[in-house]
Amino acid sequence: MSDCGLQRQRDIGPRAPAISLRGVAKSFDAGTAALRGCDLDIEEGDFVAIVGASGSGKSTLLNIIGTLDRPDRGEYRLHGRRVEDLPERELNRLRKQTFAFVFQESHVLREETAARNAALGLRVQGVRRRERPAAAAKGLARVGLGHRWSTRGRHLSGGERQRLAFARAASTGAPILLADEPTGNLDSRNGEELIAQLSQLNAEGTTVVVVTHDDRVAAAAHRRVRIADGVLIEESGGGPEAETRARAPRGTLPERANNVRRARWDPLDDVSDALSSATSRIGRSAMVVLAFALGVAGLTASVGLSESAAAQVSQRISAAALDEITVTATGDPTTQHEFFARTGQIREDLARVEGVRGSGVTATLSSQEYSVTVLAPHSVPGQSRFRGELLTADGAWLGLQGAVASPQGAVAAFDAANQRGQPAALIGEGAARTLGLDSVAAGQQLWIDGRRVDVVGAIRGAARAPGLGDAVVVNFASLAGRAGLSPVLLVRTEDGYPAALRSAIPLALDAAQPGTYTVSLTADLRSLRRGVSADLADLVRVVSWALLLFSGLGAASAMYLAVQSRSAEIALRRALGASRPSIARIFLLEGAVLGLGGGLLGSAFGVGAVVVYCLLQRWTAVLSSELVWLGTGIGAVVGVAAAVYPAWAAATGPIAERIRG
Ligand SMILES: Nc1ncnc2c1ncn2[C@@H]1O[C@H](COP(=O)(O)OP(=O)(O)OP(=O)(O)O)[C@@H](O)[C@H]1O
Repeated sequence: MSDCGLQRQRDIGPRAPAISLRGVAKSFDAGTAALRGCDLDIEEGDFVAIVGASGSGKSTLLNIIGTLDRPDRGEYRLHGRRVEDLPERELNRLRKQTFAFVFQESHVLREETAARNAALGLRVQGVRRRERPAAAAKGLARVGLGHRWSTRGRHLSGGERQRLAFARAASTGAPILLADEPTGNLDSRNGEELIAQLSQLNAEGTTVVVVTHDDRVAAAAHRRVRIADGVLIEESGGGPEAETRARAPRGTLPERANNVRRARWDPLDDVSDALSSATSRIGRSAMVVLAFALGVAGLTASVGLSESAAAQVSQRISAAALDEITVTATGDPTTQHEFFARTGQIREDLARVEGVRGSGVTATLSSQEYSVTVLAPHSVPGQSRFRGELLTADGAWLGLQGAVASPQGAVAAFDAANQRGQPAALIGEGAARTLGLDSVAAGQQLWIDGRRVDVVGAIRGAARAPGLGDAVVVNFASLAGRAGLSPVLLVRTEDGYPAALRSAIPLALDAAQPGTYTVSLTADLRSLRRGVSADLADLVRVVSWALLLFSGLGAASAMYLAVQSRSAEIALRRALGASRPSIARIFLLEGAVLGLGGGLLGSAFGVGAVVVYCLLQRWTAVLSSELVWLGTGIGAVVGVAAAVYPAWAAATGPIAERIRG
């Protein structure tokens, strides 16, 4: 295809054309040659209409002129400067100060007011905040929207939005206005108004280049160039008369670009953009905040709960360490059995040892091995079995644990039954509920491995063994003849005696063979507890961090989708001259705002969960104020981290393609 060219005679004056294209060609991925080597000169103050069939390359040409796209070949000079050589920063400056755009779609920000929409270009230009309202008001008044100052974009009609888009472009004072099908979506009245505005702006000195199918727009222009198959043909208005018209005294580029005082980057604008974006898409923002909140709540709650639990265990162990010793019989089942059989004697022996306040015996039974039912197993086959804690003990052991039983004297009855060789049980109130017994009445029975056991009372609580409320405790007689029990003797001492009694107790029990018994001090458990709770805390932390990571990933994908849906808005900001970092900043800040919100909410949820759980467990909640700050800070950091990829994607996407949508 031969080159096309609409080259003005260069001998008519010393000044370079405002826009000059030579051999500009552009193809797209699929091999579509949109432009095949175009030459075009446009003088300052010109009003040029580019017409042509659909798909002939008009928008591509306009995008190249406006630096929204780059040509593959050829040369583009703007006021004599080669655009191809300009760095990204200079291109941003051109879009900000030299060009103004009106697209077929208005790309009005739906949740922003007309005033903020009209001032968008001024914001990007860095015009001081206090100077913007007057300039935006002028722009709105010019298109007859002065009275819609505070109306949100989404409440304006299609025609009003396009007028607003025109006001946004006109407010910047850019010397070149590029319009792509500006009347494409308008009815004839609105279309005519817009054409009048274009003519007016041109009369004030703005160079206007408009791509159009609309004959009325083409007629209003001073020059009309046709593009067919990527080739330009001058149709009308390109003669000497147009030259004179174009050279009429008008505001020159440097004059107009400097007519507004410029300010540097205003961080408050970024914050207000981030806040406005977060609050205008309230549903999406709520989901993102919730995702962050769940992660942070999980983290805060698990740290708080593991610390509270550790403190609770520490308290118990410290109390026990002061006055508790446990003794077990080493060796074969016979020795164990004898130990059980001799408990009366053992307790008498121990009572004589100085510092011993009392002792009692217990053994934990596996509720897997023992069948505990409310009704006789043969009478109701298949009835559900008790799966909670089952243990055997004497009344002395229950007393040492501070067990409170009802009715009064229940523990004595429990022991007395044992003396008589009669099976008896005490049921914790929680266990009674599990067994389906509303209250433990006299004459109630349980069946343990087919043996009937009388229930003599209920355990309402035990200060030193809270688990007893959920356990079933049977006397030794209930297990007569059973082998394989491992009894544990609990010795309560005067405060501070356990260590001193460590070697005395085995001797007191069997002077000939003290090695038969193993003595453990609860203090020994401390180091064990530390190890266990450190392992547990590590595990809890790993799980919580994983939760936080997943919630961050969830939020990141929500933000990425938001970038996709805001593609046109981002392109519009870029077309107005916003730099890539400034676009990225909006998303990073939005991520920080949402993460901060999620962090605060999550910390509150987490702390609430710890408080409620500790109240239910009657623990002391351990909550450091750092936990709240940590949760909030982590929320903000994860918010920013989650926004990094969406921010990058927003900042680097192609402008022209995004404007097309
Ligand atoms: N990003 C792109 N990727 C692939 N092809 C593209 C792209 N942009 C434009 N084209 C193709 O380039 C050709 C010219 O497109 P362009 O939009 O410039 O035409 P147009 O004259 O403005 O059309 P219309 O009047 O319908 O808007 C078309 O065939 C179009 O499909």
